[in-house]
Amino acid sequence: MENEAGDLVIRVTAMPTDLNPYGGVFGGWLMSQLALGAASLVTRRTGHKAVVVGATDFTFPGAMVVGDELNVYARVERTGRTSMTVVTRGLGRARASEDEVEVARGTFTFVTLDEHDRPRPIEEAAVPARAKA
Ligand SMILES: CCCCCCCCCCCCCCCC(=O)SCCNC(=O)CCNC(=O)[C@H](O)C(C)(C)COP(=O)(O)OP(=O)(O)OC[C@H]1O[C@@H](n2cnc3c(N)ncnc32)[C@H](O)[C@@H]1OP(=O)(O)O
Repeated sequence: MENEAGDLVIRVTAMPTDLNPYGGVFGGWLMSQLALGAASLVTRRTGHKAVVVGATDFTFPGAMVVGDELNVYARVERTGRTSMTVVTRGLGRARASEDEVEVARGTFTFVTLDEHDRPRPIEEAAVPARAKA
């Protein structure tokens, strides 16, 4: 599924193990869900192992509670020689509602690796036209 925020890459329900000491949803869990979603998009686009080399611009404009559903969207913003930068957004949906609110945002840069775990050039076919550097 794709919208202006990109592809829907993860849909997951916040469980009691995903909470912070105050009882809300843990920001670290949100960050890791964004990262997993970005990683999934990069590997699907390139067909290769990809590791995260940079993560920036995290914001948490809204809160989630246990039982809410997190929907992570990811969009390729830039493609370099061996790296790909992905913008992610996390939208929370209360369990008994259709309304979504933005709860997290972050940008990740991944490097694709070859069989020796060295940076591997990204093939032209993997690059969406609007994301060329
Ligand atoms: C509270 C808890 C919350 C947790 C919330 C977060 C969770 C987040 C987990 C992620 C989960 C999903 C991801 C699963 C996969 C792993 O888990 S990956 C594990 C963690 N990452 C790693 O182990 C990577 C370790 N780094 C390395 O091995 C080396 O740096 C690399 C990636 C092989 C690159 O080597 P290098 O010698 O620096 O290569 P070099 O040719 O100089 O640069 C390669 C490219 O990287 C770019 N680059 C290098 N450094 C940077 C940088 N700092 N920024 C941007 N681009 C850079 C270069 O510009 C270049 O790009 P291109 O111009 O070729 O496009």
